[in-house]
Amino acid sequence: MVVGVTGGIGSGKSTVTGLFKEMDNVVLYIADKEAKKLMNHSSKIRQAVILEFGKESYKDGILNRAYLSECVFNNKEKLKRLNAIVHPEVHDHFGEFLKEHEKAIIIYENAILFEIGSDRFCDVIITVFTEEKERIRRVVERDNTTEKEVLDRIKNQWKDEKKIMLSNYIITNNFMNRLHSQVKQIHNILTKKMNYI
Ligand SMILES: CC(C)(COP(=O)(O)OP(=O)(O)OC[C@H]1O[C@@H](n2cnc3c(N)ncnc32)[C@H](O)[C@@H]1O)[C@@H](O)C(=O)NCCC(=O)NCCS
Ligand SMILES: Nc1ncnc2c1ncn2[C@@H]1O[C@H](COP(=O)(O)OP(=O)(O)OP(=O)(O)O)[C@@H](O)[C@H]1O
Repeated sequence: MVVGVTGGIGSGKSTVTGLFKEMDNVVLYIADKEAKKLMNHSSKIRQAVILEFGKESYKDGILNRAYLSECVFNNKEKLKRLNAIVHPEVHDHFGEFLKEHEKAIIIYENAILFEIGSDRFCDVIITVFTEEKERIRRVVERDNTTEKEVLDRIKNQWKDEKKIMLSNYIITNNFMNRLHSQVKQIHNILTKKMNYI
């Protein structure tokens, strides 16, 4: 069973996913992390990225994230092109992962699940919700970045209302101490659903 976990930047997806990880029959697929690995190790992606964005895209052989962020998050057309290079490869990679974990609850964390059509892989979708102002505050603190940089990413993501309308479960992440019970409750339901698959 594929359970998509999505939500805007800084909403708490990784925190929620971390709680699921401790629960029975759960495996994780973190799309962001796998995308980065592929961008560093797939020669097909590397060549396409360099062709599109130049040699500066890699520094000492490693993906130059700061440079690429600068290129894409203020230019929708360029972001579209980067997405078109990276996402088909991530989707293929995820397809292989699925085959290996057919009997598990697969927690599939993806910040832009709906935006790139990855919701089509999911049996169930959870949106993690936190007010935008609080998300900005948390990310600025976590990444030692600026409000503008966070807003540049938010501009390229769907509004929460739209994601919520298309989700099966909403986790509200105002308080850390209220997260575990919400995650546990959903895990119990998913475990029951698994018995019917
Ligand atoms: C441009 C890159 C190199 C910047 O790396 P950086 O470490 O600064 O950011 P990171 O990847 O950790 O993303 C931080 C947050 O930005 C947002 N974000 C990332 N990629 C995108 C995107 N394509 N569209 C909208 N928001 C995005 C997400 O909320 C994410 O959690 C990187 O974001 C990237 O390669 N993106 C393309 C791959 C991708 O879409 N990954 C996300 C899901 S698979
Ligand atoms: N309820 C909470 N109260 C306070 N801080 C929180 C709460 N939940 C998460 N955080 C913190 O907020 C930051 C963002 O959380 P997290 O990394 O889980 O979000 P994310 O949605 O995975 O972010 P991104 O989209 O950037 O990958 C982290 O530093 C995390 O420790």
